[in-house]
Amino acid sequence: MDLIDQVQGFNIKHLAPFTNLSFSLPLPNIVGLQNINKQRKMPTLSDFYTIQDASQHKTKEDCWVVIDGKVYDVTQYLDDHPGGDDVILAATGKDATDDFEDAGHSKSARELMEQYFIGELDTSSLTPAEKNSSKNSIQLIKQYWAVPAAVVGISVVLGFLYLRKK
Ligand code: HEM
Repeated sequence: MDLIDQVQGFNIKHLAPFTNLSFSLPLPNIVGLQNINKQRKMPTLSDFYTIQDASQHKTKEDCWVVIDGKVYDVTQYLDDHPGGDDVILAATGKDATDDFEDAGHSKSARELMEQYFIGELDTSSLTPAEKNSSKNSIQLIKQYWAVPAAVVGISVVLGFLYLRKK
């Protein structure tokens, strides 16, 4: 019996030596004690997993993916994934950031994935090359978004000038 149980219910059997009675008297929940009970099971800090830990979970019955430094348990989502379970299973046991980004996931997909978040990736388990690979792809997108934008802009201007000449 722990503290919460002791406060929430008074068991009259503790008086048995004096009364010969033994039954429980439930007391009302005092100032949300049940909530405290639930909260204390929640971790206050993120759990950390190495890439090796994540690699232990690569089956349809137990499937974790590592995306952008975060670990997700997507077992319950596999059957609902619009891209199919096979693509997710193929992205297990490694940093799946690039695969995830290459699929061009929407904002709603990114919001949805948060409910499968179970912890952070312990980056000390990665080799320097692995540490850089996902950062590089994000940095590349951030740095070079202007190139396709410029090509489209110049094409529009040239097209406009061409049409005006005609
Ligand atoms: C928590 C993890 C994931 C969630 C919540 C998720 C969610 C989604 C959602 C909602 C879509 C529909 C399109 C959209 O809204 O963007 C989608 C499409 C897709 N996903 Fe994921 N996804 C996850 C992980 C992955 C991973 C690891 C891969 C690996 C390659 C992947 C590959 C794809 C592909 C290829 C599609 C395109 C399907 C199509 O358009 O035919 N997803 N995903």
